Amino acid sequence: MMINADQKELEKFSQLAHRWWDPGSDFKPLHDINPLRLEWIDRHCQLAGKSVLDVGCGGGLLSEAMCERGATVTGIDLSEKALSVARLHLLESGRQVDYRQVSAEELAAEQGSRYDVVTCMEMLEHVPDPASTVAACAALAKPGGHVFFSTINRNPKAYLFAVIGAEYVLQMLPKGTHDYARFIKPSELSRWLRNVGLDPDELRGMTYNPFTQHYALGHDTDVNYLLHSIKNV
Ligand SMILES: C[S@@+](CC[C@H](N)C(=O)[O-])C[C@H]1O[C@@H](n2cnc3c(N)ncnc32)[C@H](O)[C@@H]1O
Repeated sequence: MMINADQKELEKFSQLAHRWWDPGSDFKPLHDINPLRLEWIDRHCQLAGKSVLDVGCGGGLLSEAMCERGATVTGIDLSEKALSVARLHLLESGRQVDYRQVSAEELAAEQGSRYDVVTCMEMLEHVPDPASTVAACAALAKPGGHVFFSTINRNPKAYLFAVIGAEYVLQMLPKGTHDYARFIKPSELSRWLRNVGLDPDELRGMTYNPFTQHYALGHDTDVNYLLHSIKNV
């Protein structure tokens, strides 16, 4: 199977991985949004007791938070370094997450539909064929299961905020973190979802206020957004 991954993207994350759990590092935005997205996910699917797959889990910020809510979590990523950091952090936190280095497509071929919940956050904008990742996430969810995505919209405002603002002006992210051509419109993502039997349910925007340095969920989906969907029965 051809692996749907961009080695340069994986290398970028591997080089930074040792600082994944440092809230003052390049991963600060992920630390800051973690409580917001966790609440939103939990509200939709009640994590306690659920089997969850976290696709593109990185160092495990969301995987561990979902475990803390009582879910049985498997985290997958293709960055060996990110997974090593994720595994090491379990020693510190005492939580349990099963981390594996495998692509969503390979896991779907191996396991089929066995998860109550699949999360794929801030990952689609880093892969060459995001529709293929979406299809694999759909295949991995049980019928009636919940599938969550978050990514970045594609329009001039998103370019201004997510690339120029975050990488160059505020320097919240290293330059080159995001490639505008890989940003995804909510309409495109919704179409990919429907094509593989996922029903888009709730679309939420995530905004950052540089003055208060706070993130919030709301109606403005122009830059960052999250999409909840349910797999057809
Ligand atoms: C911005 S990080 C997001 C991490 C995590 N999902 C979160 O939101 O906290 C993107 C992650 O996607 C991973 N990634 C990129 N391409 C991938 C692929 N083809 N398969 C699996 N993971 C991938 C990277 O290694 C990195 O850990």
